Amino acid sequence: MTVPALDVEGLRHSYGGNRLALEDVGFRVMPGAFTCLLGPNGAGKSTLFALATGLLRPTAGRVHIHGHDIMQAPGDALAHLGVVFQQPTLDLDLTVVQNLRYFAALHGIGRREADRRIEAELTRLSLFERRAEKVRALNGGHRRRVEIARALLHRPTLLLLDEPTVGLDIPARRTLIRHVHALCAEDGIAVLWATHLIDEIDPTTDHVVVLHRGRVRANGPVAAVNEETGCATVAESFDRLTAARPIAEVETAA
Ligand SMILES: Nc1ncnc2c1ncn2[C@@H]1O[C@H](COP(=O)(O)OP(=O)(O)OP(=O)(O)O)[C@@H](O)[C@H]1O
Repeated sequence: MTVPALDVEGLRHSYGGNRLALEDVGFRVMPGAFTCLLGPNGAGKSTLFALATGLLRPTAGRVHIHGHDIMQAPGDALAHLGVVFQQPTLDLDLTVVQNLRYFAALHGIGRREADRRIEAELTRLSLFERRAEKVRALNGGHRRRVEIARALLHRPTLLLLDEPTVGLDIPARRTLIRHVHALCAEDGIAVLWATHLIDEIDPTTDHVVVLHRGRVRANGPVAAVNEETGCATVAESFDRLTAARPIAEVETAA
């Protein structure tokens, strides 16, 4: 049986107020799947990422990364996880290669092996010729690609990206999305891509998890979700699933 790259079960999180930030959230991301975590502001996407990376401890529920529980076996789980956070975290005054070597060293990857992997990842992301430039000299799209290359150096099976296209223009967004889809298709990497931008979804290949007010409202390939909602497009499904009215009311009205 194939082990899911990410397996989230019964996840619940409270920051201490009346409302739960996440309530009984469950879904899987299988190897090679590009899954969009879709949700409006405040849906719980960042909370889910913080729980999946072990930054927060859930009130209830479990997260397994490649079969390893993030709370019980964080070292094994994190070894399979690559993360690109919403806020850029590169050192602008180091070169591209210096940033990547630094990260590789943190993961205990030897210098020669690190340089081999850096060359491979930068080539794959069409950035090898920029390797000796300071990150400050790169535009936003290229910086994001460096962050993706960095997140792949320890060869994770799951890549989490939290709204990675924020601040990028349309061509840079398209290039980034194309590169990340290629990772899924070529290497079988599983991707969870958090966004609130519907046009980032490829309806022919992608899976979606629609999160709204801390709950999963839909989960599956785009066509299956559209069939479930009775909508023609993922944009309509999303509007329907995240409508201001309670979901039961929307269903009755349909
Ligand atoms: N540190 C915190 N303390 C208290 N409440 C929080 C905290 N962080 C988030 N929340 C609340 O938890 C809920 C989920 O927030 P979260 O940031 O996870 O959503 P999001 O989908 O990432 O939103 P955005 O797209 O705006 O980043 C919201 O109601 C938010 O106000």
